[in-house]
Order: sequence, then C-alpha cells, then structure tokens
Amino acid sequence: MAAAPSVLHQVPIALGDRSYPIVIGCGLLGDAATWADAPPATQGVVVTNTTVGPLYARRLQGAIASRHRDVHVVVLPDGEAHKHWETLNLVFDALLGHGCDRKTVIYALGGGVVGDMAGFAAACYMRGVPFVQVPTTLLAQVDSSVGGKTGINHPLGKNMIGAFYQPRLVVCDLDTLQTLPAREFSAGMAEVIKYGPIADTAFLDWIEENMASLTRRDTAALAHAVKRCCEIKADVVGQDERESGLRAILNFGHTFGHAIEAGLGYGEWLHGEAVGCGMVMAMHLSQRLGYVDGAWVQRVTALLQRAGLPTVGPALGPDRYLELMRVDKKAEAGEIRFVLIERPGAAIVRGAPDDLVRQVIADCCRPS
Ligand SMILES: NC(=O)c1ccc[n+]([C@@H]2O[C@H](COP(=O)([O-])OP(=O)(O)OC[C@H]3O[C@@H](n4cnc5c(N)ncnc54)[C@H](O)[C@@H]3O)[C@@H](O)[C@H]2O)c1
Ligand SMILES: O=C(O)C(=O)C[C@@H](O)[C@H](O)[C@H](O)COP(=O)(O)O
Ligand SMILES: [Zn+2]
Repeated sequence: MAAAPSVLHQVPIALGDRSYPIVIGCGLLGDAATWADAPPATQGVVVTNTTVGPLYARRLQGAIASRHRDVHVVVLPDGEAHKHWETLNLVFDALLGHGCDRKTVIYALGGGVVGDMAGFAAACYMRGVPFVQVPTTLLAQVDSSVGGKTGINHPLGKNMIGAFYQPRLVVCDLDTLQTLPAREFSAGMAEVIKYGPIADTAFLDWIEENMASLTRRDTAALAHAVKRCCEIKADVVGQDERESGLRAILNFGHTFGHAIEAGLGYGEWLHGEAVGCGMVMAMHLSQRLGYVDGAWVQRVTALLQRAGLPTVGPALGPDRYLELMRVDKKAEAGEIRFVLIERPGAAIVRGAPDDLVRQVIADCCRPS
C-alpha cells in the first residue's frame, strides 16, 4: 500500500502579489488536498509529454478533477530538440480547440522542457493565464520550476524567445524522481551542485557527504537537496526577478554550457551535462583570473564526476565557442560576460580577455 501523502517542506518565494509556495513532499501528485490552493477555473489543461504523460497524467488528472469542470491533457513530443515554436503551437491549438477561457489553469507536468514551454504558453495565451509547475525531474524540482523564466530555443541560441512569467504554485512530488533515468538524474545533479560554488559552501560539503544517499534516491536526502536549492533560488529571484544584476549568478556554467548545447544541436548533450562541463570551464577561467585556486577547482570537478557528469567539453573549436557565446543573454555590446567564482560561495559577473577564454577551451575541451 502506498504511504500517506506528506508535505515535508514549504519554501515561499516572495514576489509581492506574484508570491507563491513551493511545496515539497511525497505522494502529492495524486492527492486532491495538494491542489486546494491552485486557482479555481472551469478548465484545467495538463501539458505533459510522451514519456511523463503515461506515467503520471492520469494521477494528476484524477486529483484535480473536482477543481475543474473539464481537465484536458496535451501530450507534446519529448526532448530538448522539440523546445521550439512548432511544439508550442500544439499547446495553443489545444487551448483554442477546447475553447479555453482566460481563467483556464495550465499544469506543467514534466521536466524543464515541458515547464519552460507550458509556462511560455501560459504567458502568451490570451495575454496570460494562470499556471502551476509540477516538476518531475530533479533538475526541474531544484531549478527550472522556480523563478518564472519560460521560453523556447532558437537554432542560433538557447532560450532566446521567452518571458518572465511566474507560476501560481510549484509542487515537487519526490516520488516521481524514482522513475527518472540515471543519466537524467545526473544532469539534475549539475544544477544541485551549482548552488554550492555560487552561494553556499556548507551545502557543497553536505552534497559531498551525501552523494551516495542522493544517488540511491533516498527520500530524506532528496527532500533536503530540493529544499535547500529552492531556498537559495527563491532568495535570489526574490531580490532580482528579471535578472538586472544578482540573478545572473544562477547562470554559472551556462555561458559555456549553452554554447555546447546549441553548438551540438539541442539534445546531444543534456542541459545539465552541458552546464556541469560549463561550470568546470568557468572555474578554470576564475582560476586563471586569480580568484580561486586549482585545488578548489579540482574539488568541485571531482564532485561533478562523482555525480556521473562529463567534465571535458566537446571539440567545437575556440572560434565556434566564442561565436556561440556572443549570443548569450548576458553579453553586452558584443562583450561576453561570464559568471565567475570570486571566492568559494560567492560569484560575480564580468568579461574576460578572448585569449584567456581560448586557453580555457584548450585546457577543458577535446582538441578540435
Ligand atoms: N526556466 C528555468 O529557470 C530553467 C532552469 C534550468 C533548466 N531549464 C531548462 O530545462 C530544460 C532541461 O530540463 P530537464 O533536465 O528536466 O529535461 P527534460 O524536461 O527534457 O526531462 C528529461 C527527460 O526525463 C523525462 N522525464 C521527466 N520526468 C520523468 C520521470 N519522473 N520519470 C521518467 N522520465 C521522466 C523527460 O520526458 C525527458 O525525456 C532545458 O531546456 C533547460 O534550458 C530552465
Ligand atoms: O533561473 C535562472 O535565472 C537561471 O539562470 C537558471 C538556469 O539554470 C536556467 O538554465 C535558465 O533557463 C537559463 O536562463 P537563460 O536566461 O540563460 O536562458
Ligand atoms: Zn540551467
């Protein structure tokens, strides 16, 4: 018999009238009580994909059935390669086809790809309908479901078309992580580890000590990791919702990482894999600029390796890396700006000479 549903943590995110809770626990998805605070509406639309839908859509549909007259399920193709306009249009087709009004609640059931696309669809449909994040990957529970960055990719750059649009509620059901493939779990660990170097060295110590429990998906360890990551992200986003400054620290590893994703064509490397490798590159750059020492870079690199992540970048060649990174959203007047580790637990954003960046690419990537 399944254990009774339990809420283990609630993390608030303070954004004035756009504040919302992040609820973390077990057995939440199929429990009607979980959804009591979702906005009321005639129609609910669950947006999911071909992998997550068969696993969890019926359970969610049943739990929210009493809140809406109709609950529709929209099933998208799975994968980063589908995070584009054509897939987004499938959501709009369904919303219009079902005659959804502007109070319709969209439930994003899946990983970060579904969450980013369903959130962007919610931001656009009738100029904005409420949405709820129901993240089912480690990466989505610790990062993408929180903070309101939504959007899609463009062949020339990652997440280039999108909107800041906050969900009304985030529900992290830890039980869903039990069905996640090992490679996807490792990818999520990259964004977990990210919070250590940028904000909390005690959390980095904790991850080192608890890597085995996390890897075997022990519920108590997962609950702590998801809670601590959400606390850090909620604190940062609460201070700088639209990334005018501080929020950029959450982009640690992403300048190099997004170049890897776009350069290989979305999907060959997972987002978390590219970000993990990007963090190694950003740490090498931080070291070359005199901020951190080699021993510390090695310590974090070893942790990424223990999490099962690649730490040597693909052979795109320095010119291509630089070309792709100039498209990054943090770039200003053509200058690439990197999130660097100023000291363990603190990050800054600044440019770096091209020749140093080329040396980092030579040190950290396969030869082209
Ligand atoms: N908005 C943000 O702040 C933010 C933050 C980080 C990442 N992202 C974005 O998130 C995306 C990556 O998210 P992701 O790593 O969750 O990838 P994903 O959404 O592609 O999910 C990974 C894979 O796991 C499957 N899956 C999901 N839940 C499952 C479960 N419980 N059991 C079995 N399989 C399951 C999915 O179908 C998919 O095949 C990228 O597009 C990235 O840009 C956004
Ligand atoms: O929430 C943020 O801010 C982040 O940067 C979190 C990242 O992990 C995430 O991948 C985000 O989507 C990247 O944002 P982008 O603005 O560089 O596209
Ligand atoms: Zn990310």
